[in-house]
Amino acid sequence: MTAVVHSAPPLAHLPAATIRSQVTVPLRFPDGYRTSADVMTFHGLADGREHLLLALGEWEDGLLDGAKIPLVRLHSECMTGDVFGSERCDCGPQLREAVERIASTGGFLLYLRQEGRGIGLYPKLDAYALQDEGLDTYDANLALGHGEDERDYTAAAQMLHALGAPTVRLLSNNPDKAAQLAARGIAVTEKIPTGVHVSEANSRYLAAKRDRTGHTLELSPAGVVPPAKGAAGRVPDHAEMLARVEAMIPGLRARAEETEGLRRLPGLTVQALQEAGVFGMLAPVAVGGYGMGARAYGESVRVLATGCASTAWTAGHLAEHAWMLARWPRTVQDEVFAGGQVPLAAATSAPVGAARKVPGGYAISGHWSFASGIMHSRWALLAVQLGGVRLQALVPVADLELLDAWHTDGLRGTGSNDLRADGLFVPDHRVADWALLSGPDNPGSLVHRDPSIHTPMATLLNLVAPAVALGSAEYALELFRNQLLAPKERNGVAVRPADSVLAQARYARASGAVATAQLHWQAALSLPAAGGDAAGLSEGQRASFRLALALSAEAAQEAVRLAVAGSGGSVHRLSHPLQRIQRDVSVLANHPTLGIDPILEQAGRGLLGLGITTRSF
Ligand SMILES: Nc1nc2c(ncn2[C@@H]2O[C@H](COP(=O)(O)OP(=O)(O)OP(=O)(O)O)[C@@H](O)[C@H]2O)c(=O)[nH]1
Ligand SMILES: [Zn+2]
Repeated sequence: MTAVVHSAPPLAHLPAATIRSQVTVPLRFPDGYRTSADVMTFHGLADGREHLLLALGEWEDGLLDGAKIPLVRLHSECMTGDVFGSERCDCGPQLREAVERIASTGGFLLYLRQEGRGIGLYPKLDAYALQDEGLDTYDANLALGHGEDERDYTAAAQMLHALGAPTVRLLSNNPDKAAQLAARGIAVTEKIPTGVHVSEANSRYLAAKRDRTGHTLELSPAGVVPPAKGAAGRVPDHAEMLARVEAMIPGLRARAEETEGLRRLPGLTVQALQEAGVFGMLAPVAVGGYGMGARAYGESVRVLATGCASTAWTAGHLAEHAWMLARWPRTVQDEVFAGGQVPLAAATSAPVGAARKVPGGYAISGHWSFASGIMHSRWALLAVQLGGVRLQALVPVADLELLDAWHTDGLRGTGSNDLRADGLFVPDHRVADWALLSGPDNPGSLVHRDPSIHTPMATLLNLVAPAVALGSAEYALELFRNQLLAPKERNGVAVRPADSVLAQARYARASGAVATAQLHWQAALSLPAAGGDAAGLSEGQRASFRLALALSAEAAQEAVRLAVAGSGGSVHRLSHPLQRIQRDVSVLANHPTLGIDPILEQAGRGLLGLGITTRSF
């Protein structure tokens, strides 16, 4: 690579800049995300340009006295990407991501006026024209007589020094940014990669960044998002499916904190799920899925949760919704499964919107909450009421208003935001009777041969929360064990927490709770209700299924509580997975499919032969 060599000014000669002004600016992004920035300007910046520093989150709190290290991003101006949403690069999504991540931990976004990697806007557009003729992003610069990358970060270092922040955690994939800052007296204690925002239009650009300038970008080999079909392009069996999701665990763990910060799944996670065929696991084989049943599905979600609960929850629901789409009449299936892609759809039930019949379709209005997976979906399945009948309406997400409402303490990465519509027209063929779709003889069951097409919708829906709770508890126990066995130094002597009798007893109790959760889970999966054949099930059998799932989740939550209680104060750091698991599991416990009181009531009725009174139980 032909690097432009920037010789760093010797530190003593780095001219001092001073803060010129500071003003608060409330920010609102097109997707509804809001925060507030303290925007600073400077005197004495080396290149004389109008660079900005946006201080975000709780930056006055500990960041400047060295108690905490600020998260910092150097963002180079990109008018096409930042302002107009160009898909040729990843700048717009990176900027949006950076603001939210920095605001959530406290830190600084430096908006540097280095358009086009320092060559300027017109030359960048000329470089785009050359790229359309086959040159990559770096060669195009060279062909125009510029350096590959002409950016100099002296002004950035000056701004950080002026602020009194000589030590930073750097949000970037670009090794040159960290190197230049270090050469200018800014200590980079950690290099944190940004999410990978890949699209069809920017995949070549990202691949060039990875291959030519050593950016830390994990892309699939060709740099493009692969089709939704499984990596091997054939239907895996249960064991292979589990092996595929197990292989994802290290990556999910590494990205769990980032997932929370983003409040949706990172691009890399969506890509990995797609490659493993997770979204199509339940969808029938004829439409490009794997046609799997409750057991493979429940176990896969459980394994994913040993990596990241938000990912397991989102993937579990997206897989289930693709299967729900296969229950619709053929016209809709031809539309949503076109091109062999497994469609991503969010689905919401309560609170229910309203439908009104109009010529050729329905006008629907409502405000729906908890739309898990909506941030990755093209479609939404919405519950609407017409008179006394409950319907499901299939709507392109683009037609809905997306409200940024998912600000929660747990399962943050699921991005379960709200949706709103006001008199939206939905054609007749995209509206169907809920009871018909959710039952065993749904329209899709006339089209597909896969046995799971007959499984009642509620059976699979009821599996997700307990699967995630169990996988989370299993991960928590693993963390607890590692914590107890890791030697610690006390007064110059190495001791292991595990050698304390109390710790041993606590670990035994937590292991017992996980074992209880596992036993109830296995019992639920081997009950006839999990087989998917709703016809002929006794009420006692239905009751046992829901009861076993609820008791499994209850034991899982108890195991997590014990692991947290026994692991000491350090687990409450936001970077520690145990505190996240505890928050995630407590959100799960409040989900309608796990709400223990109504389950105990209905299960009791079923087991006593008094008759179950809740229809979807
Ligand atoms: N010359 C040129 N500049 C480009 C092209 N595509 C994007 N840019 C510019 O590249 C810069 C993007 O910089 P950053 O977002 O800081 O990205 P980076 O250097 O890859 O580093 P990180 O995002 O931190 O990993 C912006 O100034 C864009 O205008 C291109 O094809 N040619
Ligand atoms: Zn850009």
